Amino acid sequence: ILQVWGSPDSLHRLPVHPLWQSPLTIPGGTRQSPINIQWRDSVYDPFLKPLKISYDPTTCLHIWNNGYSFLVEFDDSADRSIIVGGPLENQYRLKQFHFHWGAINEWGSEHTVDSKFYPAELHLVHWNAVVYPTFEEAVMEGNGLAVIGVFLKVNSLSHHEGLQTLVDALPAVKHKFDVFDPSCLIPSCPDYWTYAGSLTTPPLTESVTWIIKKKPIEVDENQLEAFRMLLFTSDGEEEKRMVDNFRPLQPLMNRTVRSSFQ
Ligand SMILES: NS(=O)(=O)c1ccc(S(=O)(=O)c2ccccc2)s1
Ligand SMILES: [Zn+2]
Repeated sequence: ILQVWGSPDSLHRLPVHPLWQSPLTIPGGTRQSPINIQWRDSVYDPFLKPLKISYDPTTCLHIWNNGYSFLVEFDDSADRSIIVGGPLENQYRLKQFHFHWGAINEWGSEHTVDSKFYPAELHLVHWNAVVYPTFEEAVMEGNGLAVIGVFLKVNSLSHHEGLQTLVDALPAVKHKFDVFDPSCLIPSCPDYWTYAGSLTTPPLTESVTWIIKKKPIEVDENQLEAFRMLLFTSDGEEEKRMVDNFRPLQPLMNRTVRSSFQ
């Protein structure tokens, strides 16, 4: 059943968040993100390998609010939490994960599928430590980063246990974790789309191999509401709720989205 997301008028009320009002297109950019993934235009590539994910939960450091989103950072000083395979030539080290979400469930994801928004999207950010000595250098190179994108879907009957650990930490935000295994946030279904893109926040560098999981994870309304309680602003400033922290869709230009599934 084609789930229609968002009545037309609610989509017309799509926010243009001040964060993005400035012309944040990269002059001469040819591989910007996010994009709409038109399912029927994606090309099945039988040579794509399964993505192999091996995370060590003890590499988890802390959760914090960086003014764009909240992120959980990992110790990336060794090859302890890595991904390999999929469209990737090398193995990539997990650096951090974060989310993008909307003020209401009609929108919030950065990527769309057949022009449909999800209420939120998780990004797990990895860098190519095989080829580049530092993360900062990898950020500037075409094969420097690999980001796994996972859509979040609201289902009031499905409370996501793993996500709740993060939600419980949000009020404190500056929160130390003992262990957290982010693979619990990734759907077991192996199907994904992949394309060459960019960071979706400054510096917007065209250094990301995007791996977008086809299946969303399901979370309950209260868990998403907890995201919307966060603030863009710091103490003493006039409070601005942290919502709609997603970049507008970018032109596909001369790119093909490949799928790992038929
Ligand atoms: N939304 S996204 O996944 O595309 C993304 C934006 C920024 C990053 S970063 O943390 O790698 C980073 C990179 C350079 C400077 C600061 C942070 S990842
Ligand atoms: Zn992101």
